Amino acid sequence: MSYSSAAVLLETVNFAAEKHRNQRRKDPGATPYINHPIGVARILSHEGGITDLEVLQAALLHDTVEDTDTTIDELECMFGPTVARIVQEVTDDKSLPKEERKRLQVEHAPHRSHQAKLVKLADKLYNLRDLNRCTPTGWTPARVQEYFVWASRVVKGLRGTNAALEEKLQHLFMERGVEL
Ligand SMILES: Nc1nc2c(ncn2[C@@H]2O[C@H](COP(=O)(O)OP(=O)(O)O)[C@@H](OP(=O)(O)OP(=O)(O)O)[C@H]2O)c(=O)[nH]1
Ligand SMILES: [Mn+2]
Repeated sequence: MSYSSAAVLLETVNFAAEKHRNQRRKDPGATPYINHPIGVARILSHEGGITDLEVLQAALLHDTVEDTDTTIDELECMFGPTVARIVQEVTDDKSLPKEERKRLQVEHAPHRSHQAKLVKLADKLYNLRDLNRCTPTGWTPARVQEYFVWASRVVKGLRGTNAALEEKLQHLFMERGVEL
């Protein structure tokens, strides 16, 4: 028996919501963390025109392994090898120092699969818009600007993946005076 796409997406968003249930964003309003993965999936569907179900599922799950007790094996078992592989590709190794993790994102971006690049583009677009909306608690204006500069280096390695998303990112970088 197979499930409808709607049923699969609901199963996926429910799994992500349970995993992120105790997490909040870093904004002063402490927004529930799940707003972020839902927003990333919505950017892909609504703004990127993406209909690939496994990409939308990976977007919903993209921070579960990095930020919760979820394992890649668990995702493979629940959602299959393709979704698990995309999430694996966009997961930073949290055992590494932060600077190294940030450097590796820039280095690895061009070598990611098309599906993983889509999730990365939407993740960056969401986070940059979030930074324009409000500043995370404790972040200085300089740290916000540094995030834009670093994100532009990652996005540079993701080019040629989705014109609509890349145009919107380009506009955000331009507003900050950051060259892509
Ligand atoms: N803009 C913003 N980001 C927030 C907020 N709350 C949590 N975050 C998360 O913080 C991460 C960016 O903050 P950093 O200090 O650079 O990274 P770190 O959490 O890994 O140390 C993003 O992780 P990520 O999604 O894994 O992406 P990435 O930046 O690692 O690529 C983002 O989702 C918020 O209120 N605003
Ligand atoms: Mn994210």
